Parts: sequence; C-alpha cells; structure tokens
Amino acid sequence: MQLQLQQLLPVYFDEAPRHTSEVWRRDLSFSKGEYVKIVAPSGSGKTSLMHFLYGLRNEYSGNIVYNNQNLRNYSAEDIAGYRKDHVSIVFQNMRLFPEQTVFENLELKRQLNPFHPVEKIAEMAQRLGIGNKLSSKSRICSYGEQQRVAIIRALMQPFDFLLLDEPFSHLDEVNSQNAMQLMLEEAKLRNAAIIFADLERIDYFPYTRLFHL
Ligand SMILES: Nc1ncnc2c1ncn2[C@@H]1O[C@H](COP(=O)(O)OP(=O)(O)OP(=O)(O)O)[C@@H](O)[C@H]1O
Repeated sequence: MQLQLQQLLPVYFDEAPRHTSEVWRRDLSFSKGEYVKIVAPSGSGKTSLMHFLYGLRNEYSGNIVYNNQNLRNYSAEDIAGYRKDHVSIVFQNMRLFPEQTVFENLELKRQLNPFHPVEKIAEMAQRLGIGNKLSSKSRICSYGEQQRVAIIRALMQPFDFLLLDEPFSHLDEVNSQNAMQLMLEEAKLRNAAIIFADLERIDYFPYTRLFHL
C-alpha cells in the first residue's frame, strides 16, 4: 500500500517560492506503517494537501497515486471506496453534524464500515475525557470536545493512511498526548501510516520522516 505524490502543486500557488518546500513539486512515496510529520507554517498549503490526499479536491498539478492508481482517474464510487476502506482524516474544522449527538456522529461513521464494535465508542470517549458528552448534541460541545469527537470518528473505520490536519489545535497538552497515544495504538492495529500536518513540531508524535511544507 503506497501513496505517491508526484510533482504535486496547488494550481493557485506561484511556482517560484515553492523551491524550498520538501513536499510541493517533489516525488515522494509513503508506505503503510510510516509516521510522517509535515511541518507547515500557516498558509503553506497544509489543508490543501490534506484535502488533495483525501480526494476531496483536485485543483493541483502533478499526481497522487494510490497503489498504482491515479486519484484523478477515480470515479465517485472509487473515491467513496478509497475513503471507506483506505484513508481516514481528522479535519482541521472538525465537520461534525451539529444537530446529532456525539454518539450519533460516531455511530454514523462506524456503521458505514465497522472496524470496531459499538462498545468501543464509549470506551474511547471515556479515555479521551468526553464520556459524559455522548448524549449531547455536538453543536453544544466545546471546540476541544468536538476535536476529540472528530479524532474518535476517524478511528471508527479501517484505514491504511490516517491524515491529521492540525488535530490538536483546540486541545491542551495532556489531552493532546492522550489522543495521540490512542491514534498511535489504532494505527498500529491496522499497520497504518499516519500523515500529520501541523504548524510546528510536537514532541509526542514519534515520526519516522519529517518534511517542511
Ligand atoms: N481553492 C482555492 N483557490 C485559491 N486559493 C486557495 C484555495 N484554497 C486555498 N487557497 C490559498 O492557498 C493558501 C494555502 O491555503 P491552505 O488552507 O491550504 O493553508 P494552510 O497551510 O492549511 O493554512 P492554515 O494553517 O492557516 O490553516 C492560502 O493562501 C489560501 O488562501
């Protein structure tokens, strides 16, 4: 299982300033089991990159190739299958259903392609300190609580690659470390890779490769 970036560049970026990037306009290949840290100052295209890799947007030159298949050639059905089985994401802006409860947000995701039994939802919520929020509508949860829900939601499905777009922006150090530990355990269970994009280096992500965007 390989995810390849071939000379990738957002179409809305100027070419000139990008020569310093270790990601844009490069040929890179990520494999299952790798922990990849991408340090990305604000505005360097972190969210763009994550959305491209998730198959949400394709305003880029170059190619993204998953297991020798170019994402550009995927049908809508192929993209749905790619997201269901192979790649999961924690969005920077969470994207929960505001009128659904925390439990419903998680269970909706779980039912699409169950990797864990339903009991795991409460177990993970307890572990991240939001066990008492399961029956609250997600819109009334704090940003930090919503971020933990978004993290657990990403772990409800199978994946080979877990994409993290500033997943701890609303969390304190202790909560971030707990959530990181859970994601590492879940990645290990699947022998999956983690691609973690953030503004800065953080100590508690044991990356095996480091890139500056
Ligand atoms: N669809 C688009 N069309 C034109 N410009 C865009 C588009 N999407 C993003 N940009 C621009 O590209 C740059 C990078 O945006 P992006 O959201 O990827 O950055 P980021 O590194 O995630 O930033 P932040 O850390 O501040 O969230 C920004 O200047 C943004 O305005």
